[in-house]
Amino acid sequence: MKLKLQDLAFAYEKNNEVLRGVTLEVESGEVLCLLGPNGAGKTTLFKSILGLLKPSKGKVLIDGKDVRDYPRKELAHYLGYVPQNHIPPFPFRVLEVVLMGRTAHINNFAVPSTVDVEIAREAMRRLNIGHLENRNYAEISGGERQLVLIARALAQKPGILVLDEPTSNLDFGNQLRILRHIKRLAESGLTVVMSSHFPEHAFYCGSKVAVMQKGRIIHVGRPEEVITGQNLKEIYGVEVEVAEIERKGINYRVCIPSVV
Ligand SMILES: Nc1ncnc2c1ncn2[C@@H]1O[C@H](COP(=O)(O)OP(=O)(O)OP(=O)(O)O)[C@@H](O)[C@H]1O
Repeated sequence: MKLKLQDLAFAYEKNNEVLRGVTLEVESGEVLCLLGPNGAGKTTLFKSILGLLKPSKGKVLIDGKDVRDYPRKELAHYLGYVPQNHIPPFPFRVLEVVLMGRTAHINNFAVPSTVDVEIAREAMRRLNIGHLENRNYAEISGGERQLVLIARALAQKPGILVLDEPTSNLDFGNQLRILRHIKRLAESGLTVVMSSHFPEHAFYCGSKVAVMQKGRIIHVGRPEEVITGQNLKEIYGVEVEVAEIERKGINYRVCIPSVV
């Protein structure tokens, strides 16, 4: 599916725009990695993509149709969302949380079928969290909760997956596993938009990088074009060298921060 943002603007308060002139395109098979300092507007942009916030200007188009013109249930077929952190007020079991991803596929008042349960279990197995199935979602660790939310989005089987800092609570191994997973999902045809505070993540799985600063997209392009020492200094105000190293015939780019 194709996601297109056209000259998007949004303000929580009058005369204080948090998004300004945001124009971006992401195609099926691409991973757009959104970088930007704290408070730049990344979550606000994601909420606008999901139709949760109404832009004061511009449009979000999914396959050419305005996101706000889709009935909510139909939209849930197309758009999966992994929020930054989420604890529901009720003590749901982990399996129940993952099954919420199937809601759009279940008729009103019907209960999940054995097929829905199997899809939810398969999503959990893929993320190595099958053993958490009967645990109380509110009582598992932050990283485990993040994996459950990713499983919920996978169970939904959307065409477009939006992930807000999907690796923020994860240990080193799970970060790499999730990034690898995201890359594979895109290779299987999904359209992926994710935010990260780690520029190197874009080298691992991003086909495109967009940099947001004060609500504007200031750079967009391939990771190796956008993630440069000069740009990282401009975005984060720190000295970083982007080096290329070769291992077993493969070239990697790494960010080397100046910490002295
Ligand atoms: N509900 C709200 N009401 C008013 N202002 C808000 C609201 N939510 C966010 N903001 C403001 O909008 C701006 C953008 O916030 P947003 O959460 O989109 O940034 P972000 O790039 O996702 O930040 P972070 O990397 O820290 O998660 C910030 O200045 C923030 O204080």
